[in-house]
Amino acid sequence: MTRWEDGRVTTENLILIIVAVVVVLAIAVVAGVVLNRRRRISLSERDETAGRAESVKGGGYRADNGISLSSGGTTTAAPPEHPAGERTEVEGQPGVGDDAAVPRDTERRGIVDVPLPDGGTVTEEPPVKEPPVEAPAEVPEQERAEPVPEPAPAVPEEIEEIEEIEPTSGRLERLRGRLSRSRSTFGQGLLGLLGAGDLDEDSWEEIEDTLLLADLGAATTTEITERLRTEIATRGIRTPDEARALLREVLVDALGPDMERAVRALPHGNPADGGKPAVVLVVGVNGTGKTTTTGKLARVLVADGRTVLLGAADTFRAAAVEQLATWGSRVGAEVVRGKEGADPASVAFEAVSRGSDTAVDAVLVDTAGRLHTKTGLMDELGKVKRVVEKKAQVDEVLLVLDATTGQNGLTQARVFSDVVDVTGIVLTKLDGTAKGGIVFQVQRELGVPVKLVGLGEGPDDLAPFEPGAFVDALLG
Ligand SMILES: Nc1nc2c(ncn2[C@@H]2O[C@H](COP(=O)(O)OP(=O)(O)OP(=O)(O)O)[C@@H](O)[C@H]2O)c(=O)[nH]1
Repeated sequence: MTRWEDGRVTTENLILIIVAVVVVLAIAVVAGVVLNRRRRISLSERDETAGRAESVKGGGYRADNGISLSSGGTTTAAPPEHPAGERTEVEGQPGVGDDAAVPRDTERRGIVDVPLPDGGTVTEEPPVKEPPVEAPAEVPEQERAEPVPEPAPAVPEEIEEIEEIEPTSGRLERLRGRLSRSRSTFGQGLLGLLGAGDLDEDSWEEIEDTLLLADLGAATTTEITERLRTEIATRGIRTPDEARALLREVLVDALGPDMERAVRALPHGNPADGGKPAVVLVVGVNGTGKTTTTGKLARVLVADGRTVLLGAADTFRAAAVEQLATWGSRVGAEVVRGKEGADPASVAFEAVSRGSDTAVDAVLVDTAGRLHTKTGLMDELGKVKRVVEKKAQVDEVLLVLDATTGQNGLTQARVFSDVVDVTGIVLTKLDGTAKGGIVFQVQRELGVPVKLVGLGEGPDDLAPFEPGAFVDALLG
């Protein structure tokens, strides 16, 4: 019971007041943390290991507009259904078994076919021996079915001084200016038209044209335009501010704000206690920014206190391997590499083996990106995945697409997604295009979320894709 004596607070009252203040403060802190979490690149782990990872690694990134990381396995959403039926611009585009479009870098690289050098072999089927095979070279002769070269030796790169890495939190906001080209043609164009009010048929046509020009594709354009028409009529939108709010809402909805965008790059259990590292394959046509993205992602992980091993399985160009080695040395990550022309599958396998042996948290494999023919790509990527899966589960297949290539990028996306189960898209060079709308189309076509966006050549110019922040950046 509380009492006041001589106008002074009794001990009981004092305690009650202190308890009340503590409760209010606790609520404020929890609310602050929750709000903050919504605005960062999120790194999370699968449910049963989440707590452990936090305590073991004490990572600095915790979701919230940061690059969200998760572990493969239980939290993995069902494999995306590729909504082929919804494809709108399929005419003249390749289907399964067709040749893919010749990539823009084909001539530069002059790659037509890549003969595998002689050397060791690795079996197609998982070895029957227990424990599982440790390296391709140890597979008995009679079990070998698919010829691959000598396993690539693990080459610890000379570790330079590890660079400071920019926090992933709030990167999309920090880099929003990089979307200025898309903003002026797409965002400002639409706002100008919608904000003017009294939209006649010509205005609606202009709106459609603006959306199409920004590479949203016919289906998304129609959907967005129709929704805008309906909502403007039913809600009685009158002012530019109302129009802007509506446009934001419609665009964000079209970007599937509920899609799972965490990058599955966290380990299965604690690698130090026998847990398996996460395995991320980075695929895409050469020149799209695969190697750069692999390096940038390694930085995100290292900044989060994770250990990373890089597999330089893009062996068709020595410079690409060197490039990855440089990224590795800058963050103190070991790099497993093969000789130029080595079998990418062998290098990938060795990288994953080495990563398991050294108990790293994640193995990021930069794969070869030939897209000369569909068959060649299938053979190569399929083999990389099969061989890696002898050793560990592939948690994430990130398809890197160059946003500046427009429809060509979409063609590539279709081919890759037919060949491997793409689990996430990285759209690079969004800083160099006015066609940021490609994000809408790529997601719609593939049914796979854009997880990351490349907004520059700088080492930390990789941001999580977050629909709300992206649309805000477009609308300025
Ligand atoms: N402006 C801009 N440039 C980028 C971005 N991502 C990558 N690049 C540049 O694109 C070029 C190709 O990137 P790479 O990482 O070498 O591409 P790749 O797909 O690995 O191709 P290869 O290394 O040739 O196998 C490089 O000059 C990168 O700096 C981005 O988000 N924005």
